[in-house]
Amino acid sequence: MMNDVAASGREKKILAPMVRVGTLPMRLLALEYGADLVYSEEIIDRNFLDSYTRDKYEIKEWISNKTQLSFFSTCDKERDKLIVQLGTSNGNNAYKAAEKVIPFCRGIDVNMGCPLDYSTKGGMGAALLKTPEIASDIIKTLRRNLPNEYSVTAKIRLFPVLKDSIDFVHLLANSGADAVAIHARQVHERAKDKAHWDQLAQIAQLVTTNIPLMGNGDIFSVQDMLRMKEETGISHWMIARMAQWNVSIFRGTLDSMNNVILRYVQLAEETNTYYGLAKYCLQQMIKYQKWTRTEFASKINHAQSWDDIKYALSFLDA
Ligand SMILES: Cc1cc2nc3c(=O)[nH]c(=O)nc-3n(C[C@H](O)[C@H](O)[C@H](O)COP(=O)(O)O)c2cc1C
Repeated sequence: MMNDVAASGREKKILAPMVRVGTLPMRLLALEYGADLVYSEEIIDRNFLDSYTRDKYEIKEWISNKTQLSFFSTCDKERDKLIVQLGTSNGNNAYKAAEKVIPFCRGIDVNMGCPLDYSTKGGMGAALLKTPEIASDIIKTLRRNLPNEYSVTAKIRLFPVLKDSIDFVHLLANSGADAVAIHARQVHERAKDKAHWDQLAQIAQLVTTNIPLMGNGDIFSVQDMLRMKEETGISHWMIARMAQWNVSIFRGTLDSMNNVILRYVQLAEETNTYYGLAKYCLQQMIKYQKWTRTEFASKINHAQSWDDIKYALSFLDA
């Protein structure tokens, strides 16, 4: 069966994986604003391996045996649109982790682009770009063992040499990946460095596989999505920072920040989200709006509980 991610015909707006940001309330809000797919933040495979699940009203939570804290949660509303991103360096562990979550999502993605030490030191994230045989084995193991209707994808970064990026996409496709997301930066590049859409265009033109490519990096508006399509031919748009700042980007015209914030807080509370995570996301929105000197910002910065966050909302218009 052709799965969601692999259905290449239509344009797709996709919430990128984002640690601390891409948790359940943000994913639900992205879907409300029109996202076609939502990625979870990266979850390290061993977290799933050493966990149990707990149902709380409509929410299913994965709890760490070690800390007794919830590290991932989901609900029925997003089941058909949710891609769970794994941090992994081993096919068997990736599969065992995937097995724990697969009935509750649409597919599994493997993070092959995270440049941070904690990821690469364990052979995960961007380290996989340097160990193609392991990257290939992870995708093959997942594809071989997961039912066909679940997608298996990977998110990569650019190699310094174009041909290496193309070879890596071919490797992933030949290993069974249903789609590949390309963050159009090299491993050493940071958000302030411009994304290389010219490389995306060349990859899209030169790959001989017909799996869909998702373009990621520097999409901040609908105009950017259209421009990416025009310049690269890619019409599966994966959006990170702009969604973090104002998730109504998925609607096209931006909604007012007040509406976004009020609905985000409502969803975060309804989904038993830890107040500290909601506070972090609200702080990102505040910074983007340049509201750092407002009473609302001050109340959010000092919030120590859900009650404090809700009290802060009364200062939103101030
Ligand atoms: C707060 C934050 C957390 C991120 N966490 C992840 C992650 O868990 N997994 C991943 O593959 N990329 C992660 N990224 C990278 C983004 O998915 C994306 O590749 C990058 O931000 C470029 O897209 P943008 O220009 O739309 O921001 C993160 C980015 C941000 C801003």
